[in-house]
Amino acid sequence: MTQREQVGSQSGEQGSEQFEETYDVVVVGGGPVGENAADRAGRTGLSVALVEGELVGGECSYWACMPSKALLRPGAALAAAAQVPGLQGTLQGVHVDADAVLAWRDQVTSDWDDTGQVGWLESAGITLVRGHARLAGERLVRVEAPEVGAPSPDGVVDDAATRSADRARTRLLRARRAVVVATGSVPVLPDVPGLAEAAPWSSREATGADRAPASLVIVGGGVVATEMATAYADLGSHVTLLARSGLLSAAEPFAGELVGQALRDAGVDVRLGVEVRRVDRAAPGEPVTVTFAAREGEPREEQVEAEEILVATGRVARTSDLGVDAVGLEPGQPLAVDDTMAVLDVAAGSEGPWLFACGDVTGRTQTTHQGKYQGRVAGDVIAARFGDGRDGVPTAGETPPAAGHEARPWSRYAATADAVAATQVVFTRPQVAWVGPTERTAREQGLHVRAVSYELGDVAGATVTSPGYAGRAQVLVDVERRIVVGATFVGPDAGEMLHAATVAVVGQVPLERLWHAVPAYPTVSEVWLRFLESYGL
Ligand SMILES: Cc1cc2nc3c(=O)[nH]c(=O)nc-3n(C[C@H](O)[C@H](O)[C@H](O)COP(=O)(O)OP(=O)(O)OC[C@H]3O[C@@H](n4cnc5c(N)ncnc54)[C@H](O)[C@@H]3O)c2cc1C
Ligand SMILES: NC(=O)c1ccc[n+]([C@@H]2O[C@H](COP(=O)([O-])OP(=O)(O)OC[C@H]3O[C@@H](n4cnc5c(N)ncnc54)[C@H](O)[C@@H]3O)[C@@H](O)[C@H]2O)c1
Repeated sequence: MTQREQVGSQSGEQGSEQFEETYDVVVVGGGPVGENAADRAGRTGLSVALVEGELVGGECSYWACMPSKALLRPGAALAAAAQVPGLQGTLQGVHVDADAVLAWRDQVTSDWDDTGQVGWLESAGITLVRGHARLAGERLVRVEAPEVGAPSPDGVVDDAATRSADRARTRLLRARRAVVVATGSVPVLPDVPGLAEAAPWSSREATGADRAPASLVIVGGGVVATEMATAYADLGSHVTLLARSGLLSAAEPFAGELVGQALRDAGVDVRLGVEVRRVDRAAPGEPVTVTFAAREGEPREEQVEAEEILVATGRVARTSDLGVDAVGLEPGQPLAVDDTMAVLDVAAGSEGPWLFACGDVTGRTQTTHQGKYQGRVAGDVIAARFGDGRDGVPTAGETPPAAGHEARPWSRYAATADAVAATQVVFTRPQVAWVGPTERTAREQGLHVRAVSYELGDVAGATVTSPGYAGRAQVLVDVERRIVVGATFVGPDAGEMLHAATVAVVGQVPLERLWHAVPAYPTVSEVWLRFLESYGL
């Protein structure tokens, strides 16, 4: 494969409306997932173009994971320090300063400037195409790029030139081998009268705010709602949280209960099981009034007034303006995939599946790490199937499944962990971390499990961490196979305890062997010994 072919061939004229280029692989969406897929796909000599409509780095870098964790960290650090004996005196006067936290958040998001990420793409040999992409047929992607033109014939994008008006406005990208969709997800706005007109915050406004409102009402009881309730309470807002069920319903019930209690202790007005009926805001800048009932069907209504309202009621795959109908798929729906991340229900080309999807857009999981894992799988499948098998490239070791065949579970070409060992960490206080199914979902899947729980505060490591250390952990043991199939940790820095459990679940380590994984004394990880003892070992 020549260098020239790697950077793509082009046809078209300056001033024409359409400019056509060819790459081996076109990745749509430059979030963390698309970046990983592009990187892996390019490792065996394939030319890769990545199309991004906003900022390279995606939601995660600028309006999700990174800014939200920046907002949460100062309060967490202060709370941890405040619980350690001997420090109270020195902490007098130390408080979370909203302006300083927001400035730190700006730093973490690089002031919403993606220059650094673009530099990484360039270093990885990936061609960036800016604009909004839509599928236009088999292995064909049309990019609307009103401000941005095409790269020069040697593949170099000249920013000054690309902004000139005589450059092509539409670029047609032809993929010789594969297209990967990694367009992420968008928030859902429930159909509540007056809500849309009240200009509610989504997670974008919540993570990108330039000041903390005096009061904030949050609708939702999931991950965004609980994390942002924690962050804004830290920043000094009076927070009311309206959840239609319990909190964090994707986790074990005890996790939501512990987080709910902690939010209340932090001054958040937590209302569970409520039905939001109406939202009113007289004019921009005026307070918002939310009318709700204590439960569904309850005639008596209550009201809460706040400066801002955040809606955190879930996210859906971003496929409504992606041209998926051009390949026979339904707009607005997630792109269902097999374990090689090939999109189902799309006619295969002469070389087998050509359309792949990974990350939030698949509807499988909605976390960055799990999406990046899927991106690595998709990229490796493409690189191994279509690349030149360059020596030393990790994908060269194993052959991907033939087109139309299932991937062998746990092979590097199968995202097996999505179904059995997906992980999540919620950065509330206490943190909530889990791997695999909950007890309820495990039973629904037909697994014969026994749950073993332990109070983390009873472990010696917790005592020396801080006397107020509280939390609970639970493992799910498959009693037939005698392996751990799931685990949940709720407590300070619980996220850092998760990976040991993930290794045990993915490795399907028998309990008898786990017995020999001796946790160091006095760490909170000694809870693993307590689990095994409680199970009867
Ligand atoms: C507030 C919040 C906090 C979160 N915190 C965490 C966390 O701590 N840890 C964690 O693991 N997960 C977290 N998540 C989830 C995480 O953000 C997502 O799972 C992750 O961003 C998904 O990555 P992605 O690449 O699939 O999509 P995205 O990050 O959304 O990236 C998709 C990219 O595609 C681009 N795009 C979309 N359509 C087109 C198109 N037609 N043409 C061109 N470009 C297009 C978008 O502009 C975007 O840049 C959080 C989510 C939220 C909302
Ligand atoms: N730390 C992390 O990993 C992290 C942090 C934030 C977000 N995320 C991801 O972002 C995704 C979106 O987060 P989210 O909190 O918006 O979704 P979610 O699925 O976690 O929670 C949605 C909440 O909204 C409620 N809800 C849904 N429809 C409603 C309606 N019509 N009226 C009232 N309540 C309604 C649900 O009962 C639930 O409590 C999650 O899947 C999560 O994985 C991850």
